[in-house]
Amino acid sequence: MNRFRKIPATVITGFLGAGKTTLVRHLLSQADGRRIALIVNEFGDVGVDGDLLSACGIEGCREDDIIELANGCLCCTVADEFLPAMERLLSRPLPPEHIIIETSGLALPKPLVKAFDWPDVRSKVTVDGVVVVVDGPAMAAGRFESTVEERARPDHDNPLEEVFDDQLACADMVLLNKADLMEAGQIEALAATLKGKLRPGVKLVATRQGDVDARILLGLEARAEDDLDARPTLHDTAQDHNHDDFESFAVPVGTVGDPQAVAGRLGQIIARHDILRLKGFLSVAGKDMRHVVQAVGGRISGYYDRPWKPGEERAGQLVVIGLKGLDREAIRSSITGDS
Ligand SMILES: Nc1nc2c(ncn2[C@@H]2O[C@H](COP(=O)(O)OP(=O)(O)OP(=O)(O)O)[C@@H](O)[C@H]2O)c(=O)[nH]1
Repeated sequence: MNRFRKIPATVITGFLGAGKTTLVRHLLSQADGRRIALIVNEFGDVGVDGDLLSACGIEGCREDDIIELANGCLCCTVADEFLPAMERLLSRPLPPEHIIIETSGLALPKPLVKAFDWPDVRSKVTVDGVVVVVDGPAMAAGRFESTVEERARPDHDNPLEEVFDDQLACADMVLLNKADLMEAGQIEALAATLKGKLRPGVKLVATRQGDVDARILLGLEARAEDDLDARPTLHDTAQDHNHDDFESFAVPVGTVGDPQAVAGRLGQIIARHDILRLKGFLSVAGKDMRHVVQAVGGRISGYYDRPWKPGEERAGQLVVIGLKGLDREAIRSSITGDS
């Protein structure tokens, strides 16, 4: 590699559960020997995505190359967490050839891209592109839109809509994901609405499981740090960004007998409490494999991802994310079956 060439960095953002980690996994599977480092950020204080990625078993995806920044939102912890992580990566004897940053679903990309303007970073790294993953079915269900009645209220403020629109305003490429769950006409209609929210020239493609060619997605050459002014958003700095609208907590879960039964129960709990995202791991009686639980709104899936490691505590744990005001006790006791 030319040592005078800046290292490209790709920021992958998109609302909770849109498919960011799935996309990252897909990109890593196409790394072709390229040294790709990953910075993964989560809103909750328990890192699930980094753990899932390090267990992905993809050749060339080394645990060392994954830096997990849990407990907060990258856009709000730029100086304390993100820049030191970047410095660690850049000072390696063999620095990465590409850096992928997966933000939390609630992060605003613009304050993060601004961090690439810091002299130490700017001289070595460029933002190749900001990629926004959109959860097509959630958008079709109106998840990111206020109703007419809501808009009519003077104090109207819809945190989901604001995060969604700010992410799109900063995009260089948008993936309209979960195309497998939508009709062709629906995809066209959503694409038309999305185009109205994007800067001219931004690429938009419909995807399933983030199935996009890494040569395109990791080669946008946008130099986003140079044209931040062309990306006007509602919240330009992390200080403007009110994470108080959302909350997250983790629920420890004892060994379960039947993960399907747990999933059925979770479906009811998610609907009752309007939980936006729930994910984590379960220990299942009589199984040596760890069981992953993924829920985005009411859509729940589960699978065994890897054997429990020798000496690893077989501890089940689920992370719950929703709008502020979740009834933590009720959710906790319904999940653990204490109610
Ligand atoms: N049907 C379908 N499911 C998908 C697709 N992409 C992702 N998923 C599923 O959606 C769920 C969430 O995917 P993730 O990749 O973890 O989403 P994320 O954006 O990283 O989630 P957070 O980091 O928690 O915000 C998982 O169960 C995925 O398997 C898709 O194209 N189609």
